[in-house]
Amino acid sequence: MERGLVATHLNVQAGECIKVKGKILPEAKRFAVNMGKDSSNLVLHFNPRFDSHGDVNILVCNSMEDGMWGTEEREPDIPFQQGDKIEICISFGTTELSVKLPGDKEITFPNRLGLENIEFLSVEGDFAIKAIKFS
Ligand SMILES: C=CCO[C@@H]1O[C@H](CO)[C@@H](O[C@@H]2O[C@H](CO)[C@H](O)[C@H](OCc3cn(-c4n[nH]c(N)n4)nn3)[C@H]2O)[C@H](O)[C@H]1NC(C)=O
Repeated sequence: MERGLVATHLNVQAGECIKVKGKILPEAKRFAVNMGKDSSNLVLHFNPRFDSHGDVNILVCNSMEDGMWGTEEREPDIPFQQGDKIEICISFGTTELSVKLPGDKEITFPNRLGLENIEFLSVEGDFAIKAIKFS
């Protein structure tokens, strides 16, 4: 069963955060948190892969502009695993986004689209959402 959430008409401004809390399914292959202007213009595609697209335990981040993927940034050390309950906190900025991960790990990703705010959020794949908080 496809799981997920889509939120539109948001207005997340620079300096504000999006917290995503939930459980990674025990047999998870992948999940993704996407945010941006709409589903074709993503300032961040945050995509942990446990066994997907030939990747094992790799975090893939990317952007999408007018439906075209950008250049992936890959992080080998995912600080969580299948079956974990996690919370990630994405801080939005006009030049970059920072993602606080479990274990005090943090990654950053450039705001390649130059967006001034976030209107769109989606969470999809092998992840059971518990809560979404905007602060
Ligand atoms: C080596 C030559 C080809 O490169 C590969 O090209 C693939 C296609 O673009 C890359 O996979 C895409 O990577 C994107 C980020 O750069 C996205 O993760 C894209 O998946 C989008 C997606 C998947 N799903 C989804 N799958 N399953 C479910 N439930 N939902 N929903 N949206 C993936 O299909 C894949 O990451 C990329 N691999 C490398 C090593 O670069």
